[in-house]
Amino acid sequence: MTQQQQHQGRLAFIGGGNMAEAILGGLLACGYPLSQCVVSEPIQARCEFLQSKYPGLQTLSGPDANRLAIQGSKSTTTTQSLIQDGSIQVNPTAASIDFAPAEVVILAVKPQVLRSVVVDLAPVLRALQPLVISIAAGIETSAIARFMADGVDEDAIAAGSVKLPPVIRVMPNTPALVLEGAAGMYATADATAEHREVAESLLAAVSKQVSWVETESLIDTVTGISGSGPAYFFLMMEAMEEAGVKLGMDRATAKALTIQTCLGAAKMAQLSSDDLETLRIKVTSPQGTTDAAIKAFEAGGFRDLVQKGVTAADARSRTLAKELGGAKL
Ligand SMILES: O=C(O)[C@@H]1CCC=N1
Repeated sequence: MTQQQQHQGRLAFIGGGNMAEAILGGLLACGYPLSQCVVSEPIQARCEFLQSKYPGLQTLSGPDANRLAIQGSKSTTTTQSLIQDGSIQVNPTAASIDFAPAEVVILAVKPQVLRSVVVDLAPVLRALQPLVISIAAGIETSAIARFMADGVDEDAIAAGSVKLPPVIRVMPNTPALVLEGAAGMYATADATAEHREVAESLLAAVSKQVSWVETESLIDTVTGISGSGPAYFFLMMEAMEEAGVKLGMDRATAKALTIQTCLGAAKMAQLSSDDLETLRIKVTSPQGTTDAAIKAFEAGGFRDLVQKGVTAADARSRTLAKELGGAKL
């Protein structure tokens, strides 16, 4: 998506951890206006870090911070008194604490606290109807909807007299930190084409690959492939580095050769019209060195092991959904 098409509305990050920082940093690098972003983050030191990295960024901390980040705030006496009584701590170097309500809310808190955070925000989310984007692993959109419906009669929601905001669930990955992310996205039926475009433009700022899935359970599989995937490649690289060291190479050289090989292989796979198997076969001369290595990997059940790993992550994502999104609040 081009920069012209990029959504530039008010954006509230609920949680200012690594993934929020990656998305925020990518958006700012793409020209997203800093003044349109606010980050609510309970750890004051983390706020200070974000403020020093992105001078002028408005961060909010304290018991009322999440609500204010979404609802917006004016430099009114009420806001001043909230600041004075410690209900919010603001970035003192930001231009002002005047900001409009959020059009998009990015839920970037740990899955374990998502329920209490959303239940707490339910009235303001229902009143303002922002697009809600969740990047929490393993929490289903139906659970988020239930959290947002907290305190409301189910019949009122079924009858349409109380509306819940649209939710888009995203599974990004940590290479977003270096603008090389891969993200899977799922939109509920009440998300419009425009909502999808907005979410996609935000994620595309830090992800080279953004894939929509049509059934939500495939987000668990996205988690198994690209969400957790960077760790699989790090593990493979650790093992290759170690193998080099055991064969007498110094660690720094083994590491550098391993990393560039990983990067080069990924780039070839991306740029080539060959499929992955053909690319592998092209490196593998009959009875040659690669052949010897691949035979050793296959004999050790490499493919089966990878299948088991991806399946375990996929299954854990589904279990998390049951543990953290359960019916009872
Ligand atoms: O390990 C986790 O739970 C998260 C989800 C995907 C990557 N990290």
